[in-house]
Amino acid sequence: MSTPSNQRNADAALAIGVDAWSKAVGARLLMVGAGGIGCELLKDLVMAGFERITIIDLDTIDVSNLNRQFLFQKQHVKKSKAHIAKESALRFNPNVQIESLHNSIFESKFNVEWFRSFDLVMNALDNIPARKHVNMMCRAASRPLIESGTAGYLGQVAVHLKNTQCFDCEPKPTPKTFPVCTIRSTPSTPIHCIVWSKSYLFNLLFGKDEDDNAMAVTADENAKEIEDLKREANELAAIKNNINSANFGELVFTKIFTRDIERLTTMTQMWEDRKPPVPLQFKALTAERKGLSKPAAGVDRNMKVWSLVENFHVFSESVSVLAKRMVSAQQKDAEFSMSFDKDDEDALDFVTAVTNLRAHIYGIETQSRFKVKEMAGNIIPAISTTNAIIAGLMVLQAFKILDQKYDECKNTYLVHGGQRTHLICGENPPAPSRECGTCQAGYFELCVDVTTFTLSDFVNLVLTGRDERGLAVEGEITINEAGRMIYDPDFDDNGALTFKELKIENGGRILVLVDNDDDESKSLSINFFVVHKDGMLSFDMKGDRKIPPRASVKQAVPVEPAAAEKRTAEGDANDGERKKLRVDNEVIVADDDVIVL
Ligand SMILES: Nc1ncnc2c1ncn2[C@@H]1O[C@H](COP(=O)(O)OP(=O)(O)OP(=O)(O)O)[C@@H](O)[C@H]1O
Ligand SMILES: [Zn+2]
Repeated sequence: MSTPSNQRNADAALAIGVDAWSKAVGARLLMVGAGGIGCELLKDLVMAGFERITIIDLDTIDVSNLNRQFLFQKQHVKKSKAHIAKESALRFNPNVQIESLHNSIFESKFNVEWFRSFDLVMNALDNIPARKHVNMMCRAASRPLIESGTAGYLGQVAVHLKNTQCFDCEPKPTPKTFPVCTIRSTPSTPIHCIVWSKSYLFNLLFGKDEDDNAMAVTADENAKEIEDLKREANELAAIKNNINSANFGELVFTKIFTRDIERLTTMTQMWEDRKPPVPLQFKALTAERKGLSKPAAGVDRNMKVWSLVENFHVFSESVSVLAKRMVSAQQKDAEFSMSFDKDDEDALDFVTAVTNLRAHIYGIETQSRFKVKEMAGNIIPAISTTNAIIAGLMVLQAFKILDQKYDECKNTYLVHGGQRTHLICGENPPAPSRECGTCQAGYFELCVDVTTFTLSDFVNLVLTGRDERGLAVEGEITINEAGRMIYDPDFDDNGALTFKELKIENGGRILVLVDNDDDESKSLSINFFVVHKDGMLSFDMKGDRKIPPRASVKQAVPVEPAAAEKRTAEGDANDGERKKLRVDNEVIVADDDVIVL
């Protein structure tokens, strides 16, 4: 039994209830991400008296983090977030054992066994792939997860328990895309010009060759438009061959801002109801540019909306800097390519200038570099108060989970705006989706000697259940590992290869999809986490997520109806609001244009 070590812990114990508090604080916690929410969360955890915390973050501190990540200060810039967060949090409460890991949570050493060494996992992440990964590992290790996200004034905390929805149960909003013809020929808002410069032009000039069309093509797109787009892309690819030459910028400019626009204006029917674009002239702008210096660095350079000639100037400079960077990097690595990064100053200069030159051509309002960064980076201003509230709500849920008061756990939403009935509303976590490929799947550990165990051995194990507990699935199986398909009924070329030869190592995850046309209930997905045990060939089922022989996973993971059906009056009342509010912390809002790229 823990006892409060200082007044703050004692206050927390009183607020939570001394019994519940002392049961919870000795638990081993894993906190993933030490950014905006993570810093608040760690501070709250140590102040509440939690004694054993592991934090992991792959990043270093950036000056832009300092306005809201209060565990970090100026002197910490460029240092590890995880290590500094630990150092700062220990000053609040030196009695806590904090382990800090400067790593990505994707690393294979953070395997199922490692996840299982924690009692509770708390996500404070900013991207969906990492959230999905932690969710899956928590399912495999049978550990509860508290998920969080904020976007401006909105925020949410979700509790993912054994019998409640997991992160993957609810489909995520699909990114909004724009029709190709709007982006390519008839932009009408600044965001159309930004998408064109960052997702199309930047990729074509500096990205990977196969990335040449990052814009989604919708089914109703006119085939001729697509043909034209391809032709124009090929012409740009040819210009790219001149990346080494002094007039590279001029070649690009003349093609995209003069010739292509001139060609477009000849399509008269396109401009019957719209103002036609007006091409720009390289020579005229070059003459005007003489004697002009680059817009001064600092706030003004970011906030000021540049004139046409200033945009031309920044375009010319940034295109030549990016071209030089490409050429020198490709001398070392022929495959080198860039992708747009809002924090790359040259890339942002380029995208701002191209956006504005294009906007000018189409009579669209031009934007400051700051605004372009916000829109191109899908940035929603982060609000420290929102992060603080969400972190606090996470800690309250942590106490309930660790006190095993599962029925009292709530998914909580921070609501904003005039129509809200409450600032915070909660609901019981919904039941899992029966269709979910993550929580409805089976999870096994496969202890093998990867140097001798072959893919055929594995197929036999899955199909015939060599172990007495037997797996013996019925149906056709497809085997995937790390995004590649390594076996299906028509492809067994890898059969004789050992796991090592297939580069499947300790911590690797193999996904087996069983397809049974005759009996849908026998179609299932099973995850195998490889645990290398020298000289050992055994098949080990761990955790409580077992698939009984010849049964489907759905039967094996019964859902407690109580969790699904119970709703508080408050939860019901706010259900509509909840759906609108689901945020994933990497989506965006920019004026009227809601964009997710
Ligand atoms: N795979 C991962 N493994 C470990 N930490 C991760 C991983 N992916 C993201 N993170 C961390 O999650 C944290 C999320 O914090 P936050 O949303 O405040 O983002 P940020 O990068 O600090 O700020 P911003 O994106 O606004 O500049 C970041 O510190 C980030 O490094
Ligand atoms: Zn699920």
